[in-house]
Amino acid sequence: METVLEVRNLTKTFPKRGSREALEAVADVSFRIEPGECLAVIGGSGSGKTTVAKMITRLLPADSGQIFLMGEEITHAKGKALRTIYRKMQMVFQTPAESFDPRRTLGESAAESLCNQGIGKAEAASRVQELFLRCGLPEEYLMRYPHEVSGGQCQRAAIARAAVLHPALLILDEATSALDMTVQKEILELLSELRREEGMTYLFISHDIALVQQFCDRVLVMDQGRMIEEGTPDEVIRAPRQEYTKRLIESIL
Ligand SMILES: Nc1ncnc2c1ncn2[C@@H]1O[C@H](COP(=O)(O)OP(=O)(O)OP(=O)(O)O)[C@@H](O)[C@H]1O
Repeated sequence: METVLEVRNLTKTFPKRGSREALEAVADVSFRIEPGECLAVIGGSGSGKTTVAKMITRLLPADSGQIFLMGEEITHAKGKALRTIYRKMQMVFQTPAESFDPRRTLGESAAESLCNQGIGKAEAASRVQELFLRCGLPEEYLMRYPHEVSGGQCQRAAIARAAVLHPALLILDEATSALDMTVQKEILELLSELRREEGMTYLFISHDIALVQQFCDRVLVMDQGRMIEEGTPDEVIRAPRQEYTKRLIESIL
């Protein structure tokens, strides 16, 4: 089966305020994600995890390097090509309320992405309703506005909105970090179910190594924009090869 995502030598620098030097937020990062896999990216605050995700989803242009989704290069994709890409790749952020339009109901927002893909209104509505139900949101939630639901319910709606497109890849950037432990557990169960049933592939960005150990097959560790370690969560937790990883794990566990 085809590799879902391949990232080659990705680099991003930002200008540093009040300095002539540039900040190397992501430096020469390469990795692959195979079908059905859940790959975690962990690292301390500011290590470059979100910048990697933003380059993959084309929210930020890469300075150099290449990104391939299902074998197709998407590094410089724009406009119409991007719309096709978002059918195959979706992202869920830490604060879902901000990613929903406050003037539209959750159901309308979720159906919009389907309608943008050329699916008729009635079919879009019925697919959204089914996905909401599977994500633990009964029909009445379709009519609610983002401010009328809890953080956990909003995150379920964000996952439903992403999953309704049947993307090959779902990027989760600290998607459960803002939720309390019980809700976090429920959301992870939902994601595991979608993985089993839909064969979904995940890029899971987190600073929570215990969560990564439960949920992911492989983990990459980032420090100062570089990938410094890779392995199964057990390998990395039990025998970190880099001093930084060791400290990171000690500080989290
Ligand atoms: N738009 C930007 N302009 C300037 N610097 C930025 C910008 N976005 C990110 N950075 C810097 O790039 C570095 C990497 O940031 P990034 O958000 O990718 O880290 P992260 O690992 O996701 O951190 P966190 O876990 O705190 O979210 C940081 O030093 C950050 O301050």
